[in-house]
Amino acid sequence: MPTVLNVRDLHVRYGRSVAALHGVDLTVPEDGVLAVLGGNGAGKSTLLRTISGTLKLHRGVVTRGEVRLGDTRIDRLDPAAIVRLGVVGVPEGRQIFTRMSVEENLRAGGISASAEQRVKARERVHELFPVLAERARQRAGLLSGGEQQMLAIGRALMSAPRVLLLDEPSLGLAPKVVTQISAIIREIHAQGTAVVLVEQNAVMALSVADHAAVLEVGRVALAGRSDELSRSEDVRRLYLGGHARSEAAAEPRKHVLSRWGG
Ligand SMILES: Nc1ncnc2c1ncn2[C@@H]1O[C@H](COP(=O)(O)OP(=O)(O)OP(=O)(O)O)[C@@H](O)[C@H]1O
Repeated sequence: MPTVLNVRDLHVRYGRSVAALHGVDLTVPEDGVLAVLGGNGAGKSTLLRTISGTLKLHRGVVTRGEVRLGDTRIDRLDPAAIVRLGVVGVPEGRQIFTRMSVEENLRAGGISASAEQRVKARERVHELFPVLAERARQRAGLLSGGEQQMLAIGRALMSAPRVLLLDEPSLGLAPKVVTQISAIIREIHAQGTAVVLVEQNAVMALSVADHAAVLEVGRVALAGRSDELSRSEDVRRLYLGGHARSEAAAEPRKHVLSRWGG
């Protein structure tokens, strides 16, 4: 399977006392969706910060391991250089420019792209999110929560990324809107952009993603294909709020799940 992003043996600390990641291995398939699940404090945001180069802003450091985009090592690059290489994040809480118009927000996302890329990217964004074309001149702060999430994703797409990092896109949204966002993530992936989807909403994430990894206290506890993980007793009990079906529980774990790279 061709891969676009590789995280190898990643160790991250905040200051002396907090070891947030201890030896994380992950592979993001080219034009696939990888979901990263885990409870509070598992290290999901730390992983995204490391990939996007924003870890330093949070006083975090990589103490071991590496992140590669293709052959290029990116874990020592600054955030702007990583965006230029095609890895773009949509942070938790969206962080759109609420006083600027929808169109101005999109334009800000396309600053590092060429004029030709920007035209294509705007067309793509307007096709994916017709509401952003309809509301182009409206102040972004007046959009609903779901529309603001769409704007945040649209803004990230304006730089025509190879990899899109989404931090909890379903947070605080109504189920109907979550379904819409899920369909759009599938479509973005179908158009050839790899997606890393960090979520506490495991039901949504596993329905959207091809592969998934579960982080637990800074380590990858489980990883595999999403359909297999959805059937795993541990995942169902801990993250899907249910119990495994008896036949799934009876299967030997190694057939259902594989440790990443193991
Ligand atoms: N800036 C920081 N300084 C110190 N410790 C931090 C910092 N950010 C995160 N941590 C700690 O690192 C660990 C991993 O946190 P992280 O935010 O990556 O987890 P998370 O899975 O994203 O959780 P959540 O879903 O609650 O955001 C936690 O123990 C957290 O308290």
